[in-house]
Amino acid sequence: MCSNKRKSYPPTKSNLHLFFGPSKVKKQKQQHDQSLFTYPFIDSYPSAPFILQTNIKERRLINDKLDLDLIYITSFIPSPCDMSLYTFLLNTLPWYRVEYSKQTDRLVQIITPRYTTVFGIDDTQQSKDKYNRQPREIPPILNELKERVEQATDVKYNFVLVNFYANGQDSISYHSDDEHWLGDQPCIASLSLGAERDFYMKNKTNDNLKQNFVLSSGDLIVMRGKTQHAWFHAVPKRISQLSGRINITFRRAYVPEGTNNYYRYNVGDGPIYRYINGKMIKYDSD
Ligand SMILES: O=C(O)CCC(=O)C(=O)O
Ligand SMILES: [Fe+2]
Repeated sequence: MCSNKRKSYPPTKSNLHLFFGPSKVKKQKQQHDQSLFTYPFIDSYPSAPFILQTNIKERRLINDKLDLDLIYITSFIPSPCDMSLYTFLLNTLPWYRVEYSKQTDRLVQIITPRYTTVFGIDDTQQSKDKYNRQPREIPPILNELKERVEQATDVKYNFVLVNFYANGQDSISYHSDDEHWLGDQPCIASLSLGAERDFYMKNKTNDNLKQNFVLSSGDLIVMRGKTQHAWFHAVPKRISQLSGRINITFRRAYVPEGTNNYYRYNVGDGPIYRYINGKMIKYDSD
């Protein structure tokens, strides 16, 4: 069971100092230095007001299609712990809505259709000034979760990438996570919390080869082996879905380029958002 331990939760604008430390919040406001403001170094995360529960009773291997290699663990985070974790992460993490331009046959402006945030550092552990953007330590609850996922999957991770789909309008289009900094056969463990969403997979060379899931809160899906090289995955828009969903992927990056890329596309250089009193607000907007 998840037991409540703290009273000062969730954070409101007036109690944010309890979560991020008085000096940090004040410093950001006083300095108004844009780079610090949009990219705060939060070094005091609150402790979670519940005990993290995990279970691997329902573990299914899915490897009956060409180059597909999945582990599907339903209710890895059992109820009601799944929703305690969802609420805690939503209320305490810094979020971003990253914009960037992409050169195809013309320059296209992309607004990422979901909120994102990322923690972790590649194996090379360079000094922080060697990175384009300084990597951030994994918050304690995500670190605890990472350790549980490592035990369940027998793989070590060093990045925790978090997506927040505010409702069914938010999405991620077909892609594969097969960048070279993830190694030859990346193992990516992906945890769902909150609203149910479709998770579509299709083979890269044969569009008719598909594997679709409806991911529920607490489910863990692990993509490994040749999956990233041979398959795309997506969470399509579902306009009828009005509630939010958090997805957490655990990955291992081997070179600094991974760190730079993750921070560029999941933190970016726009404003920070925080979820306060049930609303996502631009934290610099007052
Ligand atoms: O939200 C999900 O289930 C998938 C997220 C994903 O594919 C990614 O972040 O690369
Ligand atoms: Fe992905």
